[in-house]
Amino acid sequence: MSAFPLSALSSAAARIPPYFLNTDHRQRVLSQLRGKHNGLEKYIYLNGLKERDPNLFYEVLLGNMLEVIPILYTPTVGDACSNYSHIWRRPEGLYISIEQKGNIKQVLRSWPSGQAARIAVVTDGSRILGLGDLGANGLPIAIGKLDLYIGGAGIKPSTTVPICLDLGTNTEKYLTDPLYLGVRRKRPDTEEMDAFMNEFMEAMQEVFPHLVVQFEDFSTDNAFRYLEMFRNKYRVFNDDIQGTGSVVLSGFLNAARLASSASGTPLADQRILFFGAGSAGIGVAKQLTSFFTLQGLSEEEARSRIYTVDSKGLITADRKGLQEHKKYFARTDYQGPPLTSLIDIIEYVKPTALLGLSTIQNAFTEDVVRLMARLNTRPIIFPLSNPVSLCELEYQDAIRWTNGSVVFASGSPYKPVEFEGNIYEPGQGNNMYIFPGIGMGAILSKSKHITDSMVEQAAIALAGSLTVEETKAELVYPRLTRIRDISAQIALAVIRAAQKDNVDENALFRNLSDDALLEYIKAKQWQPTNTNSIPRL
Ligand SMILES: NC(=O)C1=CN([C@@H]2O[C@H](COP(=O)(O)OP(=O)(O)OC[C@H]3O[C@@H](n4cnc5c(N)ncnc54)[C@H](O)[C@@H]3O)[C@@H](O)[C@H]2O)C=CC1
Ligand SMILES: CC(=O)C(=O)O
Ligand SMILES: [Mg+2]
Repeated sequence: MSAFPLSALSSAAARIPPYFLNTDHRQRVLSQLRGKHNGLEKYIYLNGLKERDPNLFYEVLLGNMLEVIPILYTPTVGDACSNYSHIWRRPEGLYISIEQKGNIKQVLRSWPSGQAARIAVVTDGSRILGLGDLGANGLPIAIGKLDLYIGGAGIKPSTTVPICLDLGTNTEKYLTDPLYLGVRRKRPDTEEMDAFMNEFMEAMQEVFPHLVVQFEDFSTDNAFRYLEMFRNKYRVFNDDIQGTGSVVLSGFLNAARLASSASGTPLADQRILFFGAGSAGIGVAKQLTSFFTLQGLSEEEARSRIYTVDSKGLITADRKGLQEHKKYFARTDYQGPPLTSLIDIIEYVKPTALLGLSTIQNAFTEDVVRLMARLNTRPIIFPLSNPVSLCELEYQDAIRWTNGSVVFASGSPYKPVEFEGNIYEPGQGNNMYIFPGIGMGAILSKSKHITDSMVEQAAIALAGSLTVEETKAELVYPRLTRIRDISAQIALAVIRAAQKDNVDENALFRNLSDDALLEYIKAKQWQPTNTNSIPRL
């Protein structure tokens, strides 16, 4: 190998070591990344790389998804958010503060992409993963989700808009932290927040007319509230309610198929116990119910398959002061004293599936897991809370306590586990499999809204995307390395659903066959191209 001809470079390049440009820069990035032994340090390094050399950053992301996604996204993004005020280096997203009310349009206009913007992830930082109210520290979750749009669906980076609404925080330690980045005030009441959100959404529509808006990590009541307020007015969806509903329906369909081939229990006879009844738990329960009705069950029959549990135990209709979003699934058929222990609830419900969206680490104890295994030949257990430090059950415990019979998916990633000579591979039931495809389908079809059927078809497409090898390996989700291909398949299903619902505004696609449309979608996927003559690591 000869040295790179220096004559081809600018004079500044003379300071570049002679063989540097002949070496593999992606390998160098990985080596520097692996040299850091702390997740947050890795995050800071990658974040800096994105600023210095975005193409190299995305090349590394695309070529090393299994290693890089857990740093940019859950679990490490949780640490990045918690510490954001202290690790902040440079502007990398749009902040809109409650103090700017009345001038939101002007703030949005300061973002460079304007008419070219296609997808925004918007958080108000009030419920970041399971970590609670992080206020203005929530921006990295929007950035991480958008990196998955770019890496996972091939959305062009310059068309993405990460937004953190800085509405104050009720977390005292941030308000007294001198380095805290946000406004020093408590969160607004509903009236003040509604006025802010109405102005914000109207301004978004005007400044970014082609934008799909993804609401992310709003606290429970506001998550439901703003989805209902805006879903028929703008092109908006809530990732925690709808994206999670869709991804868990998908994994559940594959899990129920596996469980049913062992036990013979048909899909319609599944009993699903939700541990955690917030925006994600109820979002998933609604998605499953809606799917069951498509399978021929009446709404009442479908609803009867669902049991929900919150911090006070099994949710029953006779409980006083029940929050609005918990009422639909509250049981009317249980008359005894309140059931508060998970073991007692499982003994009563005899669930075929146990889903955790509670933020309670290790809530699925050995007793709970062994009981599920006693009740089911193949118990379906999905501990879905993020980040990994809040997960209800570790994968190796799940395998050990069920002698390998568990059908498992967690919200954050776990590594494969060896048990009694066999290797077991976990699923990752995370909305990251779904939102890139939903967003891409909505962008390309120019859909006016994001309908229930678009979300449901996304789930069915994901469930059907397993390869023969993945099915044989008993996976419930496809391998993450295939996410671009999978996102294209999901986008196709989303576009077709938009057409059926007559919300699409790209008439061109109606005349294309599925094969031709899939090819078009894939051709639209952005690829990093190296433009820097000297890589900047
Ligand atoms: N895997 C995925 O794709 C997703 C995972 N999540 C995760 O789900 C978790 C919950 O998110 P949200 O529903 O939005 O939060 P949330 O705050 O709306 O809901 C939490 C629920 O857990 C219940 N809970 C709290 N302590 C409990 C206890 N000791 N026993 C039983 N239930 C208890 C609460 O009553 C509430 O119903 C978070 O960790 C989040 O990261 C959320 C969205 C997507
Ligand atoms: C994955 C996700 O959206 C959450 O944990 O909130
Ligand atoms: Mg979320």
